[in-house]
Amino acid sequence: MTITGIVSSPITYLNLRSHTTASSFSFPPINSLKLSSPTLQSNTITFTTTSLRNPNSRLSVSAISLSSQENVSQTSFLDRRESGVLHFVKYHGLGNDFIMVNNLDSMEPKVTPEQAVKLCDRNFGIGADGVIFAMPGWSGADYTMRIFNSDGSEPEMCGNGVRCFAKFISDLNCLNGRQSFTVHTGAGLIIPEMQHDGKVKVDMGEPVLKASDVPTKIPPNKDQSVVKTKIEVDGVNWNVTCVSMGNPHCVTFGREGDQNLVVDELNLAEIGPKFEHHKLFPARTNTEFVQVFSRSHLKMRVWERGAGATLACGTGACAVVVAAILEGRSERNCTVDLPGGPLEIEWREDDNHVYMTGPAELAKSKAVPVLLILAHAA
Ligand SMILES: N[C@H](CCC[C@H](N)C(=O)O)C(=O)O
Repeated sequence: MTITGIVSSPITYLNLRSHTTASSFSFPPINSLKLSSPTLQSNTITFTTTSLRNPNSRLSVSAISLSSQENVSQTSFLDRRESGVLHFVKYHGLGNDFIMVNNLDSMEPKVTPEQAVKLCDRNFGIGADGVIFAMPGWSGADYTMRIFNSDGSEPEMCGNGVRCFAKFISDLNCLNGRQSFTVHTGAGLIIPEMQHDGKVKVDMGEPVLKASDVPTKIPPNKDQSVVKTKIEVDGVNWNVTCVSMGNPHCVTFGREGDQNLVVDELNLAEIGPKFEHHKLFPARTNTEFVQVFSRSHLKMRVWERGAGATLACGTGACAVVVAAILEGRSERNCTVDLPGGPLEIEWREDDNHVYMTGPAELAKSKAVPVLLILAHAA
């Protein structure tokens, strides 16, 4: 089957989408779609593939220029001469979505932070909350996970992301018959375990409560933690508890005097950045706004560092349950409702580890896995 597309040149990045007139739709798995290297003749690009036999299938090609060929640096991933393609797929955990890069052949990310910003752009790129790299294991771990936020910053850890990472590794048939494996991250060793119901349970390690390690400059209590402490944000006093899950979190159950915060009434776009960039958080912060339904059922919204308002935040949900327990508001096992859906969180007393259980799925937002061919122009 030959696929041709009229594209504007110079092109450096193509978005191949599959459409079909058939009602039921199945797209071959990414790695089974054997595409020839693209050829570019004037402004027509041609691929051939033998993988698509469905006569109703057709592939459309659209070009999104990340940068003109002239100014692409000689070392950039756009210039890789091996097969001329770099494959991405998108996964999400409760709508917190990530471009997953199979980086298992190198400890060097194949996408720079600047390129991650463009790829994450929901208007001109693929659209995602971040880019996650599956890399070879380091210091005895099975794998290494690195992540760039959609603003290009690199956080230490990502809870929804590590569940997507686990699903991605499983889909790459790299589990080798195991249900769990170890992942080296900026937050230390993280252990995801595939569940029989398709969900992923993750040992997220121990929460960090020491103010200087969160980090926060909020004056700590005698035990060096920040629990239900008043801070002023843009002229309003909020009571906050600060927790690190490898990345910093500022958790609030409301303003001074609030009985029970109604999180759906908050204007996150207005208040979120004021917490994120507050001088009391030297590494910026993720901020979780929490409503208590019961001692085992919480609801949260989140303004993420480097990504803004997202549909879910796994490390944030873990930090919320830790903060709720420290403030005497909940039990150790909680359901946390996020805009994208619920997560089950447990802060276990015997090992002091936090466990998170939730889904991880191949993004259906494109109806098919978005296969991004990074073709170098002729
Ligand atoms: N934006 C976060 C990283 C992603 C965390 C979130 N998506 C999660 O699921 O934990 C930060 O800069 O710390």
